[in-house]
Amino acid sequence: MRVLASAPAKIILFGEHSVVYGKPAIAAAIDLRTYVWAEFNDKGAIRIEAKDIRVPGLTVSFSEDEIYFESDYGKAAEVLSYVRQAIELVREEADANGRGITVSITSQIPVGAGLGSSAAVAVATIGAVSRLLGLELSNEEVGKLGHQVELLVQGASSGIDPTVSAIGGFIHYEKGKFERLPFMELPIVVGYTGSSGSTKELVAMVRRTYEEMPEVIEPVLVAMGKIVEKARDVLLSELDEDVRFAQLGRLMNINHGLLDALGVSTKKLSELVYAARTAGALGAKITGAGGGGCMYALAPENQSEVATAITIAGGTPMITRISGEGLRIEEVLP
Ligand SMILES: Nc1ncnc2c1ncn2[C@@H]1O[C@H](COP(=O)(O)OP(=O)(O)O)[C@@H](O)[C@H]1O
Ligand SMILES: C[C@@](O)(CCOP(=O)(O)O)CC(=O)O
Ligand SMILES: [Mg+2]
Repeated sequence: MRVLASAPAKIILFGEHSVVYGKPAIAAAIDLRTYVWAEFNDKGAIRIEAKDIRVPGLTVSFSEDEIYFESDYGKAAEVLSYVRQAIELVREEADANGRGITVSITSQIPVGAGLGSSAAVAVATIGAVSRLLGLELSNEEVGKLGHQVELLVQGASSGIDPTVSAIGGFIHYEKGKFERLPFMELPIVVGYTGSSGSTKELVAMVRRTYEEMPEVIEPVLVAMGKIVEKARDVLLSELDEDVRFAQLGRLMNINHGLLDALGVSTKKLSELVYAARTAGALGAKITGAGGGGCMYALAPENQSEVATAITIAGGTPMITRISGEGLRIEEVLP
């Protein structure tokens, strides 16, 4: 039997980092996906073929306490830790420890770019392997297991990324609970710096600053939470669209300033943010963990001018659409 599952990337519209401290955040799935094939093998090992992660041609097998690398890249085990944890967790759920499973991954999502590649690969792997092992999990349950994978690998995770990747659409998220917001097309442009940041490291860096000076950082996190609540009110309001977009844009700019204050922006990210604003975007901010990766801009009138400004500033614009669909089982072959 072979199973193919896929799961989407996301953008965090408001509230990254502060969401790790129990504040709310708003995120949406987007139309870039990770695809995972799962099948049994008779070696009793976990075998992972990561076809297009930027460690080329990497294949690694784990069996008991032995690891077989079929390429000699030292960071391989670390890079594949989300996939390995996802498979181990599902095997445990299904009481199938020791069962040999091979997964093969292809992905459209840039890695370490703030678009939730870690959550998408975890969710798609859990989806494919759980179906292979005959577990009946709802997408919401898959999202919860995806959260556990992120916790195990990163040490800290709010769970917003695996939740939105599993269930799709547009959500308000707080402390493990989500509320679906009405689906809406937002006129956004994503700008990719071309460099990456590790969520694990950035979350740990913010934690160190928080522990060093909680009296300074806590009010920043509280303000970020207020931005999210205000943004939710604006999104759900009956105000004219142009008024709503203008308010959302201002909130994005404030949120960006606070993320910069936490130290997760980079020169390049801020250059793309300012280039987009100068070209007429109503607002622009980092999306995801930062340290490289992506920003996004709200540009109802001038998406193409903003995309050009991002290119001139040295970034890569990506026109993406919000995706209603979360985890999908694409194919089940005998
Ligand atoms: N296609 C993939 N195959 C295997 N692992 C992947 C894949 N895409 C992402 N990952 C895992 O996710 C990690 C990046 O996650 P993270 O630092 O949270 O950034 P982001 O989620 O913003 O892309 C990678 O280092 C790797 O471990
Ligand atoms: C920084 C954070 O808020 C979002 C991280 O998203 P990403 O891995 O950069 O796509 C962490 C989390 O919510 O667990
Ligand atoms: Mg991630």
